[in-house]
Amino acid sequence: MEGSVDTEEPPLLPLALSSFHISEEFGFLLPDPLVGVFLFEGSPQLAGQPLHHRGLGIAGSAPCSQGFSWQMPQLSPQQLRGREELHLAHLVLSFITMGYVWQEGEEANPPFLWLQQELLPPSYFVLANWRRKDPNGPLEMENLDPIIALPGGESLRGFILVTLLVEKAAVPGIKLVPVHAAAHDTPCCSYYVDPEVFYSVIRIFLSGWKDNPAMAHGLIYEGVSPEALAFSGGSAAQSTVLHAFDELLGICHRQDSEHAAAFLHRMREYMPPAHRTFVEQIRGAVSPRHLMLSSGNPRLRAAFNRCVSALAELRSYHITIVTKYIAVAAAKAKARRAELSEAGPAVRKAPSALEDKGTGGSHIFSFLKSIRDTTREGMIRA
Ligand code: HEM
Repeated sequence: MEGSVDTEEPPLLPLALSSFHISEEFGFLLPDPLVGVFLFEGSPQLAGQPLHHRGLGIAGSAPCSQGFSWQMPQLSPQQLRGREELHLAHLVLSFITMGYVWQEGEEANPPFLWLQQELLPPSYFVLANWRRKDPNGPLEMENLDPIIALPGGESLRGFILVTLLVEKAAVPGIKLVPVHAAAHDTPCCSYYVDPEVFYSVIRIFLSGWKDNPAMAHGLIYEGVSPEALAFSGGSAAQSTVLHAFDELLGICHRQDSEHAAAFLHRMREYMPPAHRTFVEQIRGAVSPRHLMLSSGNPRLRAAFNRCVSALAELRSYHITIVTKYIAVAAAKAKARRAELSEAGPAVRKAPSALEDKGTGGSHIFSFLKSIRDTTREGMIRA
């Protein structure tokens, strides 16, 4: 894909992956993310300690408000060298922010946060949050760990790593090589993520402060803006992979009552900028759909339709996962709440503001079904 194509026709997507910070081997994942760096040299309390002692476990153990984040200095990206350090800094600050905001559950509403003066690049929750236990071992579940975690224990680990392995499995697709063999080996959330832990813990920490009734006014970032800012939470809708596949296959999502197309488009703002540019360039390139339509070749059409159908199936499968992890889990949580409230008012209220919404803030099922259906409509009839 990276080499030039010797032909009279305009080449199909002559995009050099490396110029979009995409790896031939790891796709959109950051190959070999940094695990530790002295980000906090300006702070006597934090400097000189391994990174994970400087706040990375904050939300898992003691509330941030009793420790680390109150001592946070203003950090400057000028101290950082290169993309890897910037990604790691962003990862650490994002986790600190999420931990700090949601540590008391969705009823917490902190008035302010200390953050660096500039807004940092988009979330690397998965892309830059992995390391091999054995540096020479394979990129497999057993040999991987997230660099940073929030509450959720093994389920959070499973959620991050399954998403990571899906990203990795999609690499042949980005290079326009058949993707099936890899996809079959990809682990599934059901084995690694407990629905109750996902629903009542992980989901809350991944939530943002846009379209979230628990923080309807957003968050004031001191030193950045006097106005409250609203950002969506972490969602795989921000993963570049499916956006790239949609553009490759010429799938146009509808601007329906759920504003599905607009929501997905907005999620692109949270991609690393080079990856977002990649998706935009695919859109502007000669698409396989266009080539297929102009060729009129039935075998090409069948191959194209198999790709579209596989993408629609993947989206249907994802809906069944979301049903299990949100709809069914929500019903169970509601029943439990009813039982507990009979036990008395002292019982802590389980999180409920995002019951029918995803962490990205979408109205889940109508949104997911809309994009699954438009994907199906992308099939080309004879
Ligand atoms: C416990 C497992 C999961 C749950 C509960 C879940 C939930 C959701 C929800 C609620 C949305 C709607 C957008 C939002 O508001 O956030 C969404 C979108 C999305 N999710 Fe997941 N998800 C899970 C796992 C995954 C995994 C492993 C992937 C693979 C990388 C993935 C890929 C996507 C994509 C690409 C979208 C955007 C919609 C699309 O293009 O089809 N999800 N997910």
